[in-house]
Amino acid sequence: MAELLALDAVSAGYGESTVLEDVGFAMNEGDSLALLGRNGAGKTSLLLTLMGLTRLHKGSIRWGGLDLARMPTHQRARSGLGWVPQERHMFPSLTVEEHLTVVARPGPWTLAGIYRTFPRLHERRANLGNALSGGEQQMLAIARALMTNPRILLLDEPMEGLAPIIVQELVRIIRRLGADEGLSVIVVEQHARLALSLAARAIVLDRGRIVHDSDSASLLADREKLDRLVSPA
Ligand SMILES: Nc1ncnc2c1ncn2[C@@H]1O[C@H](COP(=O)(O)OP(=O)(O)OP(=O)(O)O)[C@@H](O)[C@H]1O
Repeated sequence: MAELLALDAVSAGYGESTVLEDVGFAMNEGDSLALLGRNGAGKTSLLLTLMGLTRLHKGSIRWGGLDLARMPTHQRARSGLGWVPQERHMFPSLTVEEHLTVVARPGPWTLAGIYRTFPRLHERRANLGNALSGGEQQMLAIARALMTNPRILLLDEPMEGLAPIIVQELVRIIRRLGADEGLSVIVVEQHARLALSLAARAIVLDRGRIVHDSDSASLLADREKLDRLVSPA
């Protein structure tokens, strides 16, 4: 499989302050990664760094063979980084279908495919963004990213605040995107066990540094280690 993304000795932060230190990992096409760590560990900042929304102090980020640091944010999205931010950013005056069609880019994901994957969005296709439940908004946020036909999906705490039944549905969908569709995914998640069930590989951040990098199954099997790495300090 071809290399998709490679971070090398990345230090980044906000202005002069450094939040990520010496972060390095690589992913191939089709790889899935769970990004774990306590509150404030730097998980969201890592996704923001990929999107060009932090200051890169040191290191390099290679994206499909290109130097990502040279790319402005809007170009990063167009080049295949499918970012689903924590805040979801729905437009109150657009319908579900309009949210999807305005961002559509050519590729395997079409409106019909999205509606097959998210039947609930098909039912709600004429509803306005502000008339959706939290779960429906999250589905729309993911679906909207898929409509850009990304090479990687960056999910920031997709399950946060959602009812268990919606979480179950999203888990099924995210697993399918990774395992069946072969889409590369990075998922940031507070609930470590849930995240480990979504991705083949796990990286744990602590105070901006990588403190663990392994396959998800072995971390899931080592309960003591997992608790030590991710439970509140
Ligand atoms: N816009 C910002 N300006 C300055 N510092 C920030 C900013 N956003 C985050 N930080 C700091 O960066 C550090 C990492 O935060 P980040 O949100 O990346 O962590 P996280 O692991 O995603 O945590 P959480 O699970 O709470 O979202 C924290 O110390 C936070 O206070």
